[in-house]
Amino acid sequence: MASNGTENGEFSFASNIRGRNGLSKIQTHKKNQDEICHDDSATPVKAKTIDELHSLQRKKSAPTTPIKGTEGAFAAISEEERQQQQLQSISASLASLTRETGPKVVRGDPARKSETPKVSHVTHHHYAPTLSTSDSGLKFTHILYNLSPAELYEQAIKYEKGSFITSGGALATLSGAKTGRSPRDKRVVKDESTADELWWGKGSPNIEMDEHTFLVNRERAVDYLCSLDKVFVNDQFLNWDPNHRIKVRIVSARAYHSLFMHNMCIRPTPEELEDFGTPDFTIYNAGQFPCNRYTHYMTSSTSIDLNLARREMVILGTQYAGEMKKGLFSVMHYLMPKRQILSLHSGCNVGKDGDVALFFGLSGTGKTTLSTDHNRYLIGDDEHCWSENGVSNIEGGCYAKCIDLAREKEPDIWNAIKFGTVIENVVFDEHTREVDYSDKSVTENTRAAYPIEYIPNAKIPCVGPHPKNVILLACDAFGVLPPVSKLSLAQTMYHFISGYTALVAGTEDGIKEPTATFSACFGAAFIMLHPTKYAAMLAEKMKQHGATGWLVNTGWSGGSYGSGSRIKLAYTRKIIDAIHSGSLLKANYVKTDVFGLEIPTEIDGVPSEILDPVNTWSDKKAYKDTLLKLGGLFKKNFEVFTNYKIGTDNKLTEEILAAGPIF
Ligand SMILES: Nc1ncnc2c1ncn2[C@@H]1O[C@H](COP(=O)(O)OP(=O)(O)OP(=O)(O)O)[C@@H](O)[C@H]1O
Ligand SMILES: O=C([O-])CC(=O)C(=O)O
Ligand SMILES: [Ca+2]
Ligand SMILES: [Mn+2]
Repeated sequence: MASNGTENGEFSFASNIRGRNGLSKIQTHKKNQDEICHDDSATPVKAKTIDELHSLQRKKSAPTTPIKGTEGAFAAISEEERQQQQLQSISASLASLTRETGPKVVRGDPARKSETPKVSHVTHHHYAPTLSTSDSGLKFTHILYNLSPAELYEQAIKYEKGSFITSGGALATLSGAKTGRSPRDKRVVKDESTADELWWGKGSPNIEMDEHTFLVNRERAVDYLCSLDKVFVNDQFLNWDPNHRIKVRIVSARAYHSLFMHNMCIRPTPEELEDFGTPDFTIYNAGQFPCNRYTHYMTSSTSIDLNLARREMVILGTQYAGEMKKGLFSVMHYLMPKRQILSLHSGCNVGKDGDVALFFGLSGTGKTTLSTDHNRYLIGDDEHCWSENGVSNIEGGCYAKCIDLAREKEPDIWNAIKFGTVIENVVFDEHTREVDYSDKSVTENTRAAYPIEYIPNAKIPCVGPHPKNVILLACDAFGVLPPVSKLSLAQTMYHFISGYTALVAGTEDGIKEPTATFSACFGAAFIMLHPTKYAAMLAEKMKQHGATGWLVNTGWSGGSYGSGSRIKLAYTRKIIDAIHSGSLLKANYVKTDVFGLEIPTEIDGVPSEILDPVNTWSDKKAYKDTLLKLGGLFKKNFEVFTNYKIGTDNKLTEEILAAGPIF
């Protein structure tokens, strides 16, 4: 049966039989170029072993600054020296304050043994008295430094349960037991200077802790992180205004946290990273590890601790990534006003003619949805600064709510959910990995974090001129606020200080039903100074630059939550369009009862009958009762502010007090 080979001579059994079992030798060399099948065994592979082959696959990243010789006084340091300096800086960050030396850190993934270890640790002399050590002091902690999204994907998928690639290429992950922030577990160190500077007491988000307790928690976090085989370190920036940029370092245990911050903070260029040096602020995220409940000031196993003097934040007992984002935002709310810069919980975009709009609002009111506008350039969706030069985004990414996300309604956000994007707590099909955005099984607060350049019309660098319109968003679950009203400056201040919304379930832990909420400056959870400080700055800036204030209800119409329905996003977009274009400023207005709001009688593309909410309620008495009820809630909330002066102008204070509901 032995063949004599194929017709075209592809291979043939040679006549001289070799080998004891008598098998014919297969001839493998090519005879001529016209053969149909090509034998590839002769193609040279530049590797002698599988390991070598695999090592060929990965090309070493080229150093950004070419390593020059040693000529001249300013000769560049070698790549090796630079990496050594980075490691020393990281070891210093991770040093316990009670031990003599910082942890031994080494660059790279412990799973890749072949990498040459560059070891580093720091020695402390100032904290010398107690010489204690632990086993973690004897081992190496591997540092995964500013990994790329692709590398972080691999880390997440290999080592973090609940991490998956979705059909669109995003990294789906779980934030664990906490799927929203825990504002009641936030602590701020009260020392001599912060005691006077910060807002403390009723209504304030700043719950005090002392320096010692902070150090106990810091030690706990650092010990936890150093006990691990590896930690992630992100060195990044905040604030696109180059004069007020802050360097931040985030040390975390999860690839999820590292990728989240990679997306949310400003990503340094390789050159900027080379000169990074010492960070201005450091986060120790030991979120998988609880705080010690026997520690003073701890009321749960979660603690998010801010120490402004040490420029450090410690996270214990929550893996919700938003804590890092918003923790840093709090820091900016402290640092920026010190420099006469107003920090804002707002979205921001700019039109083709350079007209900037700010979108204030509490969580879920539409900052991200409405600032992401296909007809305008996105400056940012959540955190901004307003300085004498104009506006700048604090962040390098966006954090969109994904519940019920629909491609038709929010195409830019939909398309931004792709490779590199982190999506938290969503549910997807086990096989197709198709995400079901309507599924609330894990939480209502499902989220997507993506770099801002994933939005096609992002304005990079994320800065713009002074705002022309200041839009206050309220998601009114009572359904009595008009879809839009034009505000006087005093009214803008009144509503800014009130910070009303019906908090939509989810973002803050424990809130399941919409409830009327007042949160000063539309972000009381993040402000550090008294609200009147920010309000005075906003009034001053709006006056100086002639900005118009607007109140937009993105919530209910035709009845309260339960009987009415949420105002269609398409209508809200038309309203916002009319504000941007300037046409709404020229409309005819009528004044409402109780709140004294100016409402337009007509807007292009919006049914006129919805503009005055009374028209949408079938039960007029219920409408009036609800309106008065909400008015009462506003009045009651504002009582605490009646004793405060806003700015240097007493006249403004009086005007603001008079700008609330009257009945
Ligand atoms: N009329 C409307 N206007 C704006 N948003 C609406 C409207 N109707 C429904 N929505 C939905 O409300 C949500 C608004 O959430 P968005 O992400 O914009 O909140 P946010 O203000 O950015 O909050 P956070 O500060 O928590 O990020 C989106 O899910 C959006 O689809
Ligand atoms: O912090 C979060 O989880 C989301 C957010 O932007 C907010 O609540 O304002
Ligand atoms: Ca948002
Ligand atoms: Mn926000």
